[in-house]
Amino acid sequence: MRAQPKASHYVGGSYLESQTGTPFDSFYPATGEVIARVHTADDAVIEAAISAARTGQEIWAAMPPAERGRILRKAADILREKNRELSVLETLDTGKPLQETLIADAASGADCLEYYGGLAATLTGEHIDLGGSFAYTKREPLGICFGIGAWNYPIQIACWKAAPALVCGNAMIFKPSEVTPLSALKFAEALTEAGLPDGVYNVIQGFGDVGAKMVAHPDIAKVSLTGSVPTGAKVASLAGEHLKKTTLELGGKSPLIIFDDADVENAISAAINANFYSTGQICSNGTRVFVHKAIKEQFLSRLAERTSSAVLGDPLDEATNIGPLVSRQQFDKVLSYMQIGQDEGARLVCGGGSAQVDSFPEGYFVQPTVFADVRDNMRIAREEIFGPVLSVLDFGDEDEVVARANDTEFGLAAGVFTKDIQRAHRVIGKLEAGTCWINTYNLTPIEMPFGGYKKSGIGRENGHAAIEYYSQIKSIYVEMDGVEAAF
Ligand SMILES: NC(=O)C1=CN([C@@H]2O[C@H](COP(=O)(O)OP(=O)(O)OC[C@H]3O[C@@H](n4cnc5c(N)ncnc54)[C@H](O)[C@@H]3O)[C@@H](O)[C@H]2O)C=CC1
Repeated sequence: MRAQPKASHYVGGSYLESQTGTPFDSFYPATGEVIARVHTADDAVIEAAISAARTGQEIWAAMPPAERGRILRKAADILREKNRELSVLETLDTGKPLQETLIADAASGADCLEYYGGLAATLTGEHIDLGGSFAYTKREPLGICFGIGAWNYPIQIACWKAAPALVCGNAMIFKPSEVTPLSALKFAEALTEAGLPDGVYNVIQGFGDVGAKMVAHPDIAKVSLTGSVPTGAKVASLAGEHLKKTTLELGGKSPLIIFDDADVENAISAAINANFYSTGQICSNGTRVFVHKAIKEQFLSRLAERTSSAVLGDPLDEATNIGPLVSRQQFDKVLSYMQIGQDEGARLVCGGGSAQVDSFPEGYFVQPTVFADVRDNMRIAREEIFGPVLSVLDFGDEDEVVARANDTEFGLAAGVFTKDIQRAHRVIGKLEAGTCWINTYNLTPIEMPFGGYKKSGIGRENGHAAIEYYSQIKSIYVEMDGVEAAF
């Protein structure tokens, strides 16, 4: 098997195999070929990970923050040195084209480790003058954090959770998605190579039941999930029962609003990035593209022309723009939405079904698809598809489009295209979304907090904001005088 890891789990600084875990396979989505077989974590693996994390966390939290930062920055360097190898692995596990994984996956993980590595020595408390007596605060770790990953950006998600958790002095146990179990193990290896004490970062495999067991485990202080809204609700409810701190990065149905004064060519580029990158499997995608009536037909014909030049094909060929969907299940789901859109009466501008790619007859390829004349109440405009399906809705008035853009249970992201600077800020100010773009879309630099309003999430990843979700403040009052008592 092309990508078989040394063992299923990574615990206490080395690989570990479960004795009784259930085996499951990882597939290359372009061919359906099994590339690795791993086992779910059994109770012995879970307890070994908890015990290793407990020991590792004590050592790690006692290290000077600057030293912790150096280790994270070293891990960033290792990810960069191994970027090609990691990108090929990510392409095999996800089907995303190498063209993308070379720049957006381990590379984004390295940026994240470098960013938090740089912050390490700056995470201080404050001094509070009480007039003689005083108080000070310390920022302390939470303990053992449990990360749960989705399948669309496996190593990136692993790094986005680990870097802020670790810089605050926590240990982490990470469970990748069962669909993409491989790259988190390589990330764990890189951390060990960088000098991370054993047990500070552990990877265990499994499905939702392993996730739920960990969420309820008394030694887990915090849970951070990237996944769908239904899973988020389950994790939040279980975490709530056990009063665990929780960060949730969930799904979306985000609006991208294009006014008639926009630079149309740039707006089309943004709409492409907002819908077809990673074969549409991105949580922040701007899948409801509101285009002003005055430019709608011009926008659609040029969008269709540019979409027809997309190269679908071998994900390992760097000329390929669009790879297969991640799994048969996702393939069936996306095809069903392409049919639903047509049944609901949306106008199919291009695409609309599966795609045949030479040499990959078994691959989960679908055509990048554009629907026009989409109405707000259609399912393709309300439900997260997680595939390359772009819906164009037209509008004429600013207040109207803002109200329609906000008419969703989600609130992950939003974008506005206009040359009118006041309108841009006015509209963004009214949009109910946690991550917004003006005159671009889907750029997520580590410096910028990322997360959702409404049902799209709780908490933030990245930026200084993430520190708040992986640390706790201890306040200490220091008495400089005597103690008065009533009797
Ligand atoms: N907001 C964000 O940052 C992002 C959100 N996503 C969202 O992720 C979804 C796609 O990813 P999927 O892997 O299909 O999501 P999913 O919700 O099916 O699974 C996510 C993870 O949760 C685990 N899980 C499932 N049930 C669980 C339970 N009861 N307790 C604990 N863990 C459980 C799974 O094993 C997996 O590791 C989309 O909805 C997408 O929008 C994806 C990427 C980024």
